[in-house]
Amino acid sequence: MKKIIKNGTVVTATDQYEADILIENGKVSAIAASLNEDADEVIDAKGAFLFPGGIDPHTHLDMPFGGTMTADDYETGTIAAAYGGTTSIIDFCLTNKGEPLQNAINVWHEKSRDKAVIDYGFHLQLTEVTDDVLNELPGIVENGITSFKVFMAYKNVFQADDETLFKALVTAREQGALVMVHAENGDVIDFLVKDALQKGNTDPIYHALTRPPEAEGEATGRAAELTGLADSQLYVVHVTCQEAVEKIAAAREKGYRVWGETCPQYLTLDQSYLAKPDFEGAKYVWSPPLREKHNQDLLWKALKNGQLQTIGSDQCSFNFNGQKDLGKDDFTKIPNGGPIIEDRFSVMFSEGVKKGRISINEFVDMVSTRTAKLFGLFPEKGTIAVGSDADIVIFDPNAERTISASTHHMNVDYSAFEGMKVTGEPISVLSRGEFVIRDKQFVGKPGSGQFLKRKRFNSNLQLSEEKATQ
Ligand SMILES: NC(=O)NCCC(=O)O
Ligand SMILES: [Zn+2]
Ligand SMILES: [Zn+2]
Repeated sequence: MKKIIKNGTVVTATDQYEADILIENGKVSAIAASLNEDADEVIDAKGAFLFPGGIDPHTHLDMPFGGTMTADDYETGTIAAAYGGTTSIIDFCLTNKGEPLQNAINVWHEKSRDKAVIDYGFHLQLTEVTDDVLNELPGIVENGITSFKVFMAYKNVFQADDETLFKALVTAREQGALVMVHAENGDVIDFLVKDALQKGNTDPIYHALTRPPEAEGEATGRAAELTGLADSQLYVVHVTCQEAVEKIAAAREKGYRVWGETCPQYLTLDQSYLAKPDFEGAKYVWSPPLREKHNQDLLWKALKNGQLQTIGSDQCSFNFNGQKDLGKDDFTKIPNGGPIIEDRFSVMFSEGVKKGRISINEFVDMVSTRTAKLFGLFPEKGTIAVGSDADIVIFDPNAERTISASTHHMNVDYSAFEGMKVTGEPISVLSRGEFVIRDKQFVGKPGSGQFLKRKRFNSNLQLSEEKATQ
């Protein structure tokens, strides 16, 4: 089956040019100014950008959290992702202390196998690094799970201690994996939370006030120093504030292999949202929390100057009615997280490229290419090149629309970006050469997404900003 996409403008992390793309057997097989050979289908993309499919490095689908389950599973979550221009996700596989890691991985394969409509990989959560864990990890890395996640917060739930983090870093260096951290000081937060509750401070805003930016900065700096000590590699998820960016920048200055991700919500929403009346602030409860507005500018600049590298959605959706309201009388019971998977790509294009904060090539780098490089997917994913997977977004850069829960495809009863006007919209989305979204309609098939057996971490695969500073 041959397809040709004609007359579009191909945009990668480094180039922008008009070309036709030939797709054969799910791969890009030729790119040329004009392709006139026979094809089963010719798609006219005049006026559209052709982007490599978005890669979302940070999702939680079908995940138990805060006494409930995320509202989106692998079917609804990946359909929404595809509508939004994302063709690969890497989801967090939660593990249980004392149980074989493989059991948890099997559970995640069960959740995803017959449901995903785009390709997906797993990061593996580590809460302990025992001899059993050490024995199991080489086989797991060999099977394509090449990143480990350590939570430095959520005391008595997910939180791991520094010994575990350090052992994870050492093992990651030996095995060729990348350690990811949720960097907040969970012990300090636990103290502040207990103090707030004791004083009767139960509203959603206290979620933000008990998780100060200093607690994120401290944990980020600690993780970065341990990375240097272990001569390992670290990826800090959902960076929100100056205190954390400074620690990442300082570590990188010292030559440590440390990278940082932020999310669209931290670039566009702020702490005041948690103070909305009638408990509406609960919709905006993330950990780390939304920060004071001045951090937004700082995060955009950190993306622009290469102190932060990637954009994750941190998709972790809970309905306002029936889930977020578990915390009506106690903010600690509000399930943490929000629905972002569908809007990550468009919000970054609209708020970033259209508003002149980042270039169109930097946009591609942040939403796709760098993630592919860091997480062992490049060059099959993360670019449009001969030989790469035909994961392609046909994108109208001038379409205008307003984000709303009434039109989104996530299985959740609110949108964190309700009422936000965005410019630019995916029209059609192909995953390995097959349409998943065609003319804004879902035409994919649950179960068509493939598990991504990722390559080991490769520190020689430099990211664009690192080349630029050589
Ligand atoms: N971020 C958040 O609030 N929920 C998802 C879990 C996590 O990433 O910490
Ligand atoms: Zn987290
Ligand atoms: Zn997360």
